[in-house]
Amino acid sequence: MPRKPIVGGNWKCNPKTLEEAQKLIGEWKNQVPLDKRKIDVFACPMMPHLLKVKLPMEKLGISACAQNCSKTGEGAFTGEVSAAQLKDARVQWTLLGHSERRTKYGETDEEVAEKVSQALAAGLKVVLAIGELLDEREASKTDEVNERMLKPVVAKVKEEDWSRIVIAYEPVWAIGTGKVATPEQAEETHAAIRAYMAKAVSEDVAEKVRIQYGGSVTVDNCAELIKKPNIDGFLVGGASLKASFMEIVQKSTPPPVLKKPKWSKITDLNPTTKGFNCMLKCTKAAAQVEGTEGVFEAVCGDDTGMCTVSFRNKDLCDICKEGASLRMQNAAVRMVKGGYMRLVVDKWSAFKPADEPVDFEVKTSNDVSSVEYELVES
Ligand SMILES: O=C(CO)COP(=O)(O)O
Repeated sequence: MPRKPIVGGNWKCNPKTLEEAQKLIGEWKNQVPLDKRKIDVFACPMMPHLLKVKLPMEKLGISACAQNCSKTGEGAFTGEVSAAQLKDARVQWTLLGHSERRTKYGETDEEVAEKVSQALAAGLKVVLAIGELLDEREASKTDEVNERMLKPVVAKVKEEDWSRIVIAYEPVWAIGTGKVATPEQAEETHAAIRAYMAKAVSEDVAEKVRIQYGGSVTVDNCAELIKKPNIDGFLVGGASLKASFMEIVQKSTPPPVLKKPKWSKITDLNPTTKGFNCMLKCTKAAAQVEGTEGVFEAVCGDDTGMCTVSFRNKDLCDICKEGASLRMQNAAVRMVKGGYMRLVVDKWSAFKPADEPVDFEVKTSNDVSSVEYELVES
């Protein structure tokens, strides 16, 4: 099973006003809607904004994510927000272990692991950020640092709870610097993280855990990065404060899988046929049905039989001329008065000239539209 991509926007301590935060969500709303079946998206506004923009964000299919939570529960802990309080505020996700928390506020690997444990116990989902400093990369210690950060988390988390954790690999030298890791550098490190997870937890968790890349991700570099097999999405900082964040989401969404149409024959038609695809030749040109306001009918067939085709789109009369080769997709049978079949072309169907003339003679002796169907109680 391929992993579902996940893209998050970490707004950090931005923007300055609630109005700006709301405006940004409004700008996202004007972009192409995201397809929740194919991609998970979250955003992390700072706490007072989070609770205000949560609902408008959720309406767009974007989950609310906190930027941090406490390693302790409720009580005399001034300045802290507990995991259970986040959950109670209907926040589903929290980011933990961001490098700015580790380097600027002195969070240790063990404290981050304790926070992960608290968050999971409260029923939250976690984005766990890890990543090396520039001098650690230069000393070839990238994998060692990532393992060091993961180890205390692995020790605290039950195997089944890894389904609620996303790992965000964010090399510190790439954060806010405009110096993005190359797709090869990121892929190599993601693969190493996965290999460590296989060894330290299980093959199954390693295969399923999603690993985001973060650090100077933009609209321009995300498409190349997402092509790599071990990169499952992004944690975006600066570029998530722009309307174009939604373009990053779009570019990270898997393209639609185009199914080959199944081609059928006129003899396959029955009163319940839907999604009918067929190559046809027109034997009687389209004309308006007398007594109707804009219903047109033509007769078309193949080498197995013919059927009356019905549509409301007048433009189709131009292609539906006697002898024309036609390609019909996603048509459906509708029964008309008296129990006769019509092949209906509507807004969900395609009815176009065939790329090449069809090479059959229409079997005019089998007019399936002249067969009377009776409603039989079963
Ligand atoms: O820290 C980051 C996301 O958590 C990355 O920030 P930038 O995308 O601004 O480099």
